[in-house]
Amino acid sequence: MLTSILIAAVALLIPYLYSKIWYKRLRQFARLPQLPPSVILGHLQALDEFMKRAPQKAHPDVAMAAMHKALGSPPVMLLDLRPVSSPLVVVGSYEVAEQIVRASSRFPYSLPKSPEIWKHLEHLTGPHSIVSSKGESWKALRKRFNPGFAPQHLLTLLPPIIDKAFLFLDRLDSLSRSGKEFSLQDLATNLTFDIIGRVVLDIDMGAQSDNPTDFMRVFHQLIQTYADEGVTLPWWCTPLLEWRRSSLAKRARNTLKSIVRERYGELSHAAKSRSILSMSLQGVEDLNPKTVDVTCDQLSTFLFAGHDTTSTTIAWTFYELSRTPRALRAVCDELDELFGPDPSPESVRARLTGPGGEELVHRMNYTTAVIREVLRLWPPGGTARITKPGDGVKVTLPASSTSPSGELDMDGLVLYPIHSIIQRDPKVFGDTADIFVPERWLDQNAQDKIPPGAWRAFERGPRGCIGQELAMIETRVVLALTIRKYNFTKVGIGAVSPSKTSGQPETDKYGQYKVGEEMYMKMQVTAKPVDGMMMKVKTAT
Ligand code: HEM
Repeated sequence: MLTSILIAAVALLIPYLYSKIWYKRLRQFARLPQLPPSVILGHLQALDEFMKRAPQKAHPDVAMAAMHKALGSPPVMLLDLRPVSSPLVVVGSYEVAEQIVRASSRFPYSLPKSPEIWKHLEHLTGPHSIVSSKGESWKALRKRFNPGFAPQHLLTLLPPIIDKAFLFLDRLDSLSRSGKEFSLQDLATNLTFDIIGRVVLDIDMGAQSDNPTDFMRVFHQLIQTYADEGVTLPWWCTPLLEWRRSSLAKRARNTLKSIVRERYGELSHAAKSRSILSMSLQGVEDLNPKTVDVTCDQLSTFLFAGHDTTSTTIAWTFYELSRTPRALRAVCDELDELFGPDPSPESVRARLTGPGGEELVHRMNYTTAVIREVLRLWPPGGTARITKPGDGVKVTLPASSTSPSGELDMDGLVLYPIHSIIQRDPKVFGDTADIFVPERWLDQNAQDKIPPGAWRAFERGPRGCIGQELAMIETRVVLALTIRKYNFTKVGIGAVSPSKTSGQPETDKYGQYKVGEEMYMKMQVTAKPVDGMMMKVKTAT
């Protein structure tokens, strides 16, 4: 009897479940452009196939960009990756991205961030971090930290930035003497870590020395646990990794807590300091465990966000300049004009820290165009926003060849603008959308044709990057001190491939050296050069 009931129940349950899954896969978001989904796997299998076709270890954005292209590059594309992650909308149009991140009456600080990404990074940033917080708590944090990023204050950071860059130069000198191959990404990471340690905690991290601080060592190990992740999997798929992360995070947190407690007394007297630590503790009467925790969340967030993407930008900038002789010459000419013909770092330091030095940082127009172009082609970060069923969020689609214009309901979805699609859109950037052309940011006519929202490396709207100007200053200063003194040569992937007849590098029609295999990005928390940007360096003669 019981067996018959069970059989009947299963017989009823199977079609019921199938009809549920069928609805979710094929009907629920049928309004959104998408590749044909499978009833059982949604787009998981298709994503897997595109990832297999992408170069080894490529960032998932590379596969998603290929899927988006295969669908005819619509403004939005659904990826149903349930149960691995929430249904995701890839946003490939700057017009739609702008609607997602702007303030509205319903969402005065723009749509909330998707918790999936930040939950995954919670060991690094903590649960109350400025990057993941919402509403009024976010507003209060942003207001607290804004003064630390005011343009005048940032310029007072020039001397410590230069000091740390000199340690970077020491490393380059020794690598130039040895002729060894090295990871420029690693070198730049240590440099930007040293700088951010000064900005956040007002301490020397020793990241570029042979004897880094304990905190630096542990935090570095923690970041490394995200190193070769490829795709973001839920914690229950990788329990051992999760355990290692949580024990490293605890160790890093304990060191940070003791720094906070140690410095609390001193900082209450040093009211003028604008380090992130000092600003976090301003007005704090009672340093209770909750305040310490929230403070540590901000410190680790700034330590992470403040070094990671800037180091990537520095690495790609040296790479693009090493293969674009025209742009390298133009940067050097600009530096000669602004800093004088003596390319030695000591001379550049004297100019930067002398009268009018701060102003020079803002006159590096070509160099700034180079960095903007690097961030266009190789955006290291992005955003993902979430909507709940019933939020009533709609976006207006621009007309496109593959989908009609008009309003689309976006409720119950994660919205993910992919910068490497938007910023390489041929409709905006023309035939050279995939090519490094810094001049596009200098020619007023060309610039007038680029809508502001089509370049969004720091994201836009109220939740745009608080550290963008600091990142630009750091990269400009590092370039001013180094680029005339050294010649960088890429090795391995992305290396210049010399002509078979002359043995010399050959330039293509865009003035770039031809390379054997094009570089690409991998995922290592953010998007990084796939091979750590392996280089050789020689002191320029
Ligand atoms: C080239 C370097 C950088 C790039 C490309 C970059 C990019 C971004 C992007 C795309 C966001 C939005 C993230 C999201 O919506 O989830 C963001 C937010 C943020 N960035 Fe940056 N960033 C850079 C450098 C920095 C630096 C130097 C700092 C700190 C010193 C910093 C601190 C932050 C913080 C705290 C947020 C969260 C802002 C908020 O939600 O109010 N970033 N960044």
